[in-house]
Amino acid sequence: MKMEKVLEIQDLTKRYDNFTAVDNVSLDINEGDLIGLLGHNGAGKTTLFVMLTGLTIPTSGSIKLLGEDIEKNIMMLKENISFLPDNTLYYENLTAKENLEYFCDLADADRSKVPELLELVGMSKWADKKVGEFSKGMVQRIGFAQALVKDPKVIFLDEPTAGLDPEARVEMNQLLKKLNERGIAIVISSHVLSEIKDICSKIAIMKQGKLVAFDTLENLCRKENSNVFLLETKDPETTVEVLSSVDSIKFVREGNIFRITSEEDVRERISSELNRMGVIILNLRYETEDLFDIFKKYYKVD
Ligand SMILES: Nc1ncnc2c1ncn2[C@@H]1O[C@H](COP(=O)(O)OP(=O)(O)OP(=O)(O)O)[C@@H](O)[C@H]1O
Repeated sequence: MKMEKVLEIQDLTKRYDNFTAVDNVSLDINEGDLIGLLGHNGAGKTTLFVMLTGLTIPTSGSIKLLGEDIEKNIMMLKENISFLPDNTLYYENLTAKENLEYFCDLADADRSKVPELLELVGMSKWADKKVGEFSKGMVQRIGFAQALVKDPKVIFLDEPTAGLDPEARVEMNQLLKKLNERGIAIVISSHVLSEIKDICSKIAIMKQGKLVAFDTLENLCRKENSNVFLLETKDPETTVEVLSSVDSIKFVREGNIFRITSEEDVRERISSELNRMGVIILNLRYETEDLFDIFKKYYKVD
């Protein structure tokens, strides 16, 4: 399925006096993307988010939303993109429902969508409870509902799981996936690499304002110059037969895992051969390195 480009960001720069917080960043965000944005403190992640949500004007560069240059129409960003900062405050004396109704009014959205939003984030039961009584995880769910008030095309989330207990983190990540499955592009900044690895399909790394890496998790973590594929199937015996019949590959069996070496990407060929023989594939991917090691590579002392 072809994914539509939602945001096209070209050479985006933000300077504060002589300091460059975001330095010539270019990237595309497509419908359905779930992107993890990594970078040390001060790398420029939040500054990038606030530019892309129309909260601050870039010093230079361009942003296109759904193919349209937003330079003369910053409102278009505000209407279509949501930003959930890491410290959103709500009216503690108002209920969950009342807070969301207030945000609907601010966004000029219909209040009648509030019950559906509360349902979506699993907060219907607490609709009439005051936000001041909520745990951090519950407040974060309200944050999600708030981000959805205006039917956004993209949601930027600044460290959405910071300060949450492990259970609330898991729930939050499930919620992120659920929203993403509806086609909403999501970009999350986080310092928790294991979480990013579990939920994101693309990874962006920022360092000193620059975007130093942006790729799919698989490509980014693919071992440099590696042409090794790892295959696991439900029927290793038939797999040996199938692999022996495919030319231009070498393989070794290590228990139930096959390490296949080939000059080309042979995944499609191998999977169609295995399918033909009725062998169920459990996993077939490039041999990869850990995201933590990749991150360390970009952040090595220069
Ligand atoms: N309004 C501002 N005026 C001056 N400098 C700023 C301003 N906003 C951000 N900066 C600087 O820009 C740099 C990038 O900040 P930013 O908040 O974007 O980083 P970050 O990657 O989000 O960091 P963190 O992970 O700590 O949230 C920092 O050095 C920060 O001090």
